[in-house]
Amino acid sequence: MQKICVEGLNLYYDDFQALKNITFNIEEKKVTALIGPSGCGKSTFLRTLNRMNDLIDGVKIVGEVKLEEQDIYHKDVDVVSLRRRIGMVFQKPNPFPKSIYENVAYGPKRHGIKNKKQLDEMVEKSLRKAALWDEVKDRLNKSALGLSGGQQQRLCIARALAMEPEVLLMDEPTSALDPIATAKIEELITELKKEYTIVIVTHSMQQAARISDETAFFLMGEVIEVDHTQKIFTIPRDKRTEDYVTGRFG
Ligand SMILES: Nc1ncnc2c1ncn2[C@@H]1O[C@H](COP(=O)(O)OP(=O)(O)OP(=O)(O)O)[C@@H](O)[C@H]1O
Repeated sequence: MQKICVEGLNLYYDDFQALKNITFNIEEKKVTALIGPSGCGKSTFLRTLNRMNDLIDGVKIVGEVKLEEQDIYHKDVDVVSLRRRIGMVFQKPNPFPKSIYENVAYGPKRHGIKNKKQLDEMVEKSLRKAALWDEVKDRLNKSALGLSGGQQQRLCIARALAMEPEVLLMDEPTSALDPIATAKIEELITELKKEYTIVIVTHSMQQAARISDETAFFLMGEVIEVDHTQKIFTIPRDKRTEDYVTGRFG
């Protein structure tokens, strides 16, 4: 099943074309990795999927992104509810300078949930899903900034999950973390894909190979090849993909 269909997508930062005629589908409840050398447009592409680029001056987008048949760039689309359906986790963990509890409860509260019991339940459920509950259940009212980097990143994942999204976009979520914290997040991603569609930008080909089902290789704003991860890493169709995954460039 396809969750997101991208067709003929072009993106310009003023006169610079950062994405060139991108067409591919993102499968539901799978992990799709976006790989490619620095500056090839991976983050830009990721941000087009929940309209984060709308916030940047001078951006022009041509083409289509459909979330289950709905064109997300249609003028009637409510961007706030779109971002609720398609959540995002960033490279550097960015918890609010508030308590652990408040970080997770923040989104649901903003969406009008006031009932304490309901909020408590949402916070626990989201922290459990983010594999953080056991580590923080006795310190929910302590500052999130006191957590380790890896815990902070899982808290940011819990914060995204509290919005009950369908899709999670992750922009190099482990690049600021040590190998143990990275392994925990990778394990978590593998668990989360049972319920969510995940798109992840990664600089680590080992990571893409370990956790993703599908991989898209980007080069200078184009998608050169997209296929099952195993195929991309063993028998890619394009010479440029092969050169990249075997470390001959990039
Ligand atoms: N806000 C912006 N304004 C102008 N140009 C931008 C902006 N953001 C990105 N770019 C340019 O668009 C191109 C793609 O950038 P993007 O960050 O999407 O690449 P990337 O593949 O994610 O890179 P990296 O792996 O280094 O994070 C680059 O040439 C970059 O300089």
